[in-house]
This record gives sequence, C-alpha cells and structure tokens, in this order.
Amino acid sequence: MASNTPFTLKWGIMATGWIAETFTQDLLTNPATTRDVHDVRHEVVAAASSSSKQRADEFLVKVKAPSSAKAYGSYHELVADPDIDIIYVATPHSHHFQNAMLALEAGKNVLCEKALTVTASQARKLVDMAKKKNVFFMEAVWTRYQPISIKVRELIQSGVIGPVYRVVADLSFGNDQPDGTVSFADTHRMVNPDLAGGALLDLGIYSLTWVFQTMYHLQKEKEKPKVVAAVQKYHTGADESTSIIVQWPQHKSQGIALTSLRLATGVDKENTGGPAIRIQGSGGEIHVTGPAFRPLQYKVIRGDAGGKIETVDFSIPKDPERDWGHGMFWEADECARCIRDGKKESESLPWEESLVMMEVMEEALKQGGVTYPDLITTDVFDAQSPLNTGKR
Ligand SMILES: NC(=O)C1=CN([C@@H]2O[C@H](COP(=O)(O)OP(=O)(O)OC[C@H]3O[C@@H](n4cnc5c(N)ncnc54)[C@H](OP(=O)(O)O)[C@@H]3O)[C@@H](O)[C@H]2O)C=CC1
Ligand SMILES: O=C1OC[C@@H](O)[C@H](O)[C@H]1O
Repeated sequence: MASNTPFTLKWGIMATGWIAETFTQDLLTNPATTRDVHDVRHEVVAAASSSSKQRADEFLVKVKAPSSAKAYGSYHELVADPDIDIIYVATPHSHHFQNAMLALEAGKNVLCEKALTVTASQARKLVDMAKKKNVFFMEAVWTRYQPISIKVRELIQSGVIGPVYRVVADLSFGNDQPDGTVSFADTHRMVNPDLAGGALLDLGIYSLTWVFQTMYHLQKEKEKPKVVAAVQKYHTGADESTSIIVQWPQHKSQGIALTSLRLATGVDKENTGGPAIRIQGSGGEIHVTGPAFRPLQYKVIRGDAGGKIETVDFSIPKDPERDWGHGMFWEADECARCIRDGKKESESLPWEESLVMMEVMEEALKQGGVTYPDLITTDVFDAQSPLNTGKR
C-alpha cells in the first residue's frame, strides 16, 4: 500500500543572491496548501555563502528558514554536510561547472541553475560525473515544469495543430538607454564576460527552451540541429542581442530563438503586446503570451475550426501563510519525485537535451565571435579554483 507520508527532500543552498533567495522561498512554501501537492515536501537544511558565514546567516533569516537551518561560510563545508540530499547551485553561470562538480564529486544530487555551463564540454563532464557517482543531476530550467509548458506539450502531442514545423520564440528585456548602454553596470553578471554575461546564456536560453520543448523534445528519433546565428556584441564583449535559427532538416522544422537586452518582447513589462512564442503547425497555431521564462496565457487557433480561438489563463499559486509563490516549486517537486523514485535525470529535461542546447548556444556564440576567459571555460575541475573558494 502506498505511504501517505510525503517524501522529504533535504536541500543545501549554494550562494545567497537573488535567485537563491527566490527559489528558497519557494522551497519553504507548503506544497499541499500552495499547489495541491501531497506526495513530496522540501526541507532547507543549510545555506552557504562564499563571502562569509554571516552572509549565509542573514540569508536564512531573510527567507524565514527554520531555525534548524545551518549557515556555512564556504561551499566546501556545504557539500560535506551529510544531512543534505541535494545542492541547489545558484551562482552566476561562470561558476556552474566548478560549483556543480564540487557537489557531484562529494556525491550530492545537484540542481544547477541555467545556463548549465559556459561550454558544452563542461556540461558533458558534469553529466559524466553524475553518471559515475550515480546521483541525480538537472539543469534548473523552471519553465519546463510549469503547468502551462506541460499543457502546451500535451496539446502538441494530441495533434490539435498538426505537425509543428516552425516556432518563433523571444525573450528580450528592453534596456536600451539614451547613452547607448543597456542599463546594467559593466561589472553586472548580465553583461560581464568574467561572469559569462550576455543575453543568450541568461535570457535566450528560454527562447531556445520553447523551441526545444515544442519540437526537439517531442521528436521520436532525435535529430542534431543545424545552427545559424546573428550576434550583436556589447562594448564589454558579451552579446547584447542574439538571433538563432535552429533547423532540423529531416523533420522539415525550424526554430527561431530571439533575445535582446535592447529591445523588449512586448511594449509593456508583462509582454502583453503580442505572443512571445508562436508555435506553428500545419493545422493551426498556439500562441503563448508573457515572458518566456514564466508565461501565463496560451491561445489555440485551430485551422479546422475556422480560426476559432481558445484562450487559457494560468496563475502562480501562493502559500497563504507566507504570502509567497514564484513558480519555481514545480521544478523542486520534480527533483524530489525523481530522487524518491531513483531516477538520475528528469524526463522533462533529459541530460542529452541540456547538452544539445549547450552545443547550440556555444555554436551561436562562436559564430558571433563571443569569447569568455579561460578561468570560466576550462573543463578541468579544480576544487581550489577561486570559483569554488570565493577568493576573488
Ligand atoms: N531561473 C531563474 O528564473 C533565474 C535564474 N538565474 C540564474 O541564477 C544564477 C545567479 O543569478 P542571480 O541570483 O541573479 O545572481 P546574483 O548576482 O544575485 O547572485 C549570485 C550569487 O553567487 C555568488 N557568487 C559567487 N561568486 C560570485 C562572483 N564572483 N560574483 C557574483 N556572485 C558570486 C554570490 O553568493 P555568495 O557570496 O553568497 O557565495 C552571489 O550572491 C545565474 O546563473 C542566472 O542565470 C537568475 C535569475 C532568475
Ligand atoms: O532566468 C532568468 O529569468 C528571469 C530574469 O529576470 C533573469 O535575468 C534570468 O536570469
């Protein structure tokens, strides 16, 4: 008989920045009252800051973690904690390879923020280590686990718009300034090459996510894509605007993934001006509206119904007690279920798909002449790398 007790996943949070705070608050929501989830739950066991233990302490207070949660002043201490089941890597992309490898080497399950790494070779090495250590490993593309994504994938598979031959997806931030900048300081992770900055690895990955989850993910026989890219470089050397055409010739399908720090997807911040994602099948279309990382509406326009439009809206549930909900808890629930069930990778975002997406982004950046420093592109693990010790 199935147990009524939810499976508990114990988390260690690596880094204390913006997304660490947001994700941890989602972890701390009540799954039952927030989103009607009763089979899994989450516990925040510890958080670590590479800057100081005090920063980790302040972080735990800020997110209202239970008083039992431990604060560490180093990533090494975090990955050595035997009470932790899974490490959430929430550092800039520049650090993901070294930080995720530190955790995998220690035998921990890992959920690593997007973009998974800076290079495809780094991503392959992480997957190899996850296999060697027999642990769960997943790229934290939260969009894949949101109900709207699941529904859109189901709709496509049901054949309601026929075979999908083209997807156009955009995530652009509209930060153009009169002085020619894109509003981020040159040292900010969005544009700083030392932190693997640039529109593609940070935002364009969501446009690619829609291209991939609506086409490549659903291919029965996987086909390697061809890639053509146009890249506009920012004065820091990172990309400020990147447009990629991904082609699967045998499937007769093409995806166009767009991203820009200058232009916005829509005229307002909610991107309601038009569909951010347009999925075109031979029998109709699906339009998805809202920022590609967390869109809240789709429309199905069926050719066989004379263009009749069905509109479906979604919302992000909140924990009534915490007055909080960002929509990252669904990916956390996926980690818990996979680990409970002994799975090492998620079916919604298999390792192979993360690797192919990294290859596409690497190729696009190569075509655009974007390069990153050796410290962050090496695929040789170094536990004492400044990226792991925080000695900047
Ligand atoms: N899924 C999503 O919706 C989002 C995902 N992200 C992803 O999360 C990652 C982190 O982004 P975000 O939280 O916005 O970044 P922040 O700059 O807010 O935080 C990054 C944290 O990483 C740690 N860190 C370690 N070394 C450095 C360094 N040299 N420079 C800066 N920080 C360092 C710091 O924590 P400490 O000092 O405590 O070690 C810092 O607080 C990125 O890869 C990004 O793509 C970001 C936003 C949204
Ligand atoms: O992943 C992300 O999604 C939301 C954006 O605000 C952020 O810059 C990006 O990293």
